[in-house]
Amino acid sequence: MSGLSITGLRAGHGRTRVLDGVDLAVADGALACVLGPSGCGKSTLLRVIAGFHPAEQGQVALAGRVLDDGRVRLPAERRHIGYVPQDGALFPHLDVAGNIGFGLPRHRRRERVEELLDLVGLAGLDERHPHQLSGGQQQRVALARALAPEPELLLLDEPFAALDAALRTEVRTEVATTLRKAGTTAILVTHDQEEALTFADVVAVMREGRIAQTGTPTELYHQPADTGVARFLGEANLVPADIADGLARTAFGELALTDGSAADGPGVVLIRPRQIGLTAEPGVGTVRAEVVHCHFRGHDYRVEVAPDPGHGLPERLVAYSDAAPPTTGLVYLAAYGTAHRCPEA
Ligand SMILES: Nc1ncnc2c1ncn2[C@@H]1O[C@H](COP(=O)(O)OP(=O)(O)OP(=O)(O)O)[C@@H](O)[C@H]1O
Repeated sequence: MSGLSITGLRAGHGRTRVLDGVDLAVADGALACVLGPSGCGKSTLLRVIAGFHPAEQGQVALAGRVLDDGRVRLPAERRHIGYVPQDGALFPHLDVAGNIGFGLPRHRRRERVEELLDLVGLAGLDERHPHQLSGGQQQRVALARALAPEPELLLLDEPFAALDAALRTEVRTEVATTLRKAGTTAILVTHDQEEALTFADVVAVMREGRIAQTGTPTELYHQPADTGVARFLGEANLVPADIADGLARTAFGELALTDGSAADGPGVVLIRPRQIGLTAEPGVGTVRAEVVHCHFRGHDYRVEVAPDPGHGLPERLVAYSDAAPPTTGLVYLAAYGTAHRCPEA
């Protein structure tokens, strides 16, 4: 089997169990992301894959080769895995070419360094030292250095965390493009949901030492496995509903379900803020609400509302609206699109 395959992985620090049965498969050439709150064990997972930390149980295999099964461990230097740490960790005394070429055989060093400088868009900067580069350029050198020996798998441990917001988006996009061009299988870990959704082909949400759900960014956002994943992926309106015949009967009327075969009965459905519309006048299936907060965010307004009691709705709902809400502070809410049934986490 190609790609990375992790089954039933358990690992920890001393008596503390951090990874408690992690299952994860990353296809050859895919960009994957492990998303989870701080301290959930993301770095520990990467360190086990890289060979810096032992597995206690379970198995980690790459391209069909067992790397660690709790008994047999392949040393890190024989795994063909690249690692980009959070701070890039460049060698300060070496220039860019020296950093990228470090560890490459002498006869192909020069050619490979040039190739990589082109790939990461730093041609001409080979003689600069790390302190003469911006944070984004340093991260690109760290990426080039990790890619230089042509690893079978690249691990990225929150490599964009130290960059400011604008640079982070730019470098992240460039890195994703570079990895796709090189056809490298990669795993990025982050606690930033926007980063995960924009970077990866497949996202694994980690919670309490396990993977709660794996899927494409759109699957995770619109069809989360439970209310915990729903909230972690972005703002979520979780609305009570009666499920029957593939429809959710809510305070907003009937909405089609993402999964038409969902079991009948009472439940909770997810309605994302973009699925809630605000109008000044009542209509069919609208719910009256009071505007509690309204923030202009450039591309839209984030509007927090308190719906009238008596509908069984949560005290607060959130809508993202292209237009500002009416100045009266009273709005009528309508819900659009499909609702997703979400079991409690
Ligand atoms: N060397 C260590 N010794 C003991 N406990 C550790 C060690 N390293 C990490 N831990 C603990 O293991 C747990 C998981 O840490 P880990 O660094 O893997 O989490 P993380 O999800 O990567 O967090 P962050 O996003 O903050 O980097 C945490 O509770 C942490 O305190």
